[in-house]
Amino acid sequence: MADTAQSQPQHQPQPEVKAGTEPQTIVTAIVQPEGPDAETTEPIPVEVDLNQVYTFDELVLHNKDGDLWLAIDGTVYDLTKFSGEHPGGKKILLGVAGTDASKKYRKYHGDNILKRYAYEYKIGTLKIEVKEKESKGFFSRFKKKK
Ligand code: HEM
Repeated sequence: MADTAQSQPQHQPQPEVKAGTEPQTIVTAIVQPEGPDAETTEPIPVEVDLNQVYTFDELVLHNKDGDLWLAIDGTVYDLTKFSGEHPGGKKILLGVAGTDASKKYRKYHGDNILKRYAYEYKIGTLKIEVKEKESKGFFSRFKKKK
């Protein structure tokens, strides 16, 4: 008799995810290479641990040659290795090490630079810390000034 066991989809063992936990690594972007190889090269999936959130206090600690982080538009980059290869020089990066360098970054680059070069240096996101203003109460604005 012919073998009736058709090729059933095989169930591969799945990585175990415990209830209440999320996989830590998330694909956040697909980078399409540019330049002469653009048409022949496959897009590169970029995996970044978005669950890794750094506070500003943590960022500030990485402010020197050999330990150089900075944030651009809410993303934290570890540029320790890249600083020596940065076309704009290491010195200028050291000047903004450990800070939110978004404004200065935009002064010198377009968006495409981040897509092309920076994905491999992403290490997480910057925690947005909103400093609450001292609350004066809603009705205080209607009070007559004496
Ligand atoms: C993830 C962070 C950064 C990456 C990946 C990056 C990458 C680059 C690249 C690829 C260039 C060459 C640009 C070109 O050929 O058109 C460049 C130039 C430059 N970058 Fe950056 N950069 C970063 C951050 C910064 C920051 C924070 C500053 C300033 C505080 C800065 C200042 C400059 C300057 C002054 C130049 C030279 C611009 C020129 O020659 O006209 N960069 N950078």
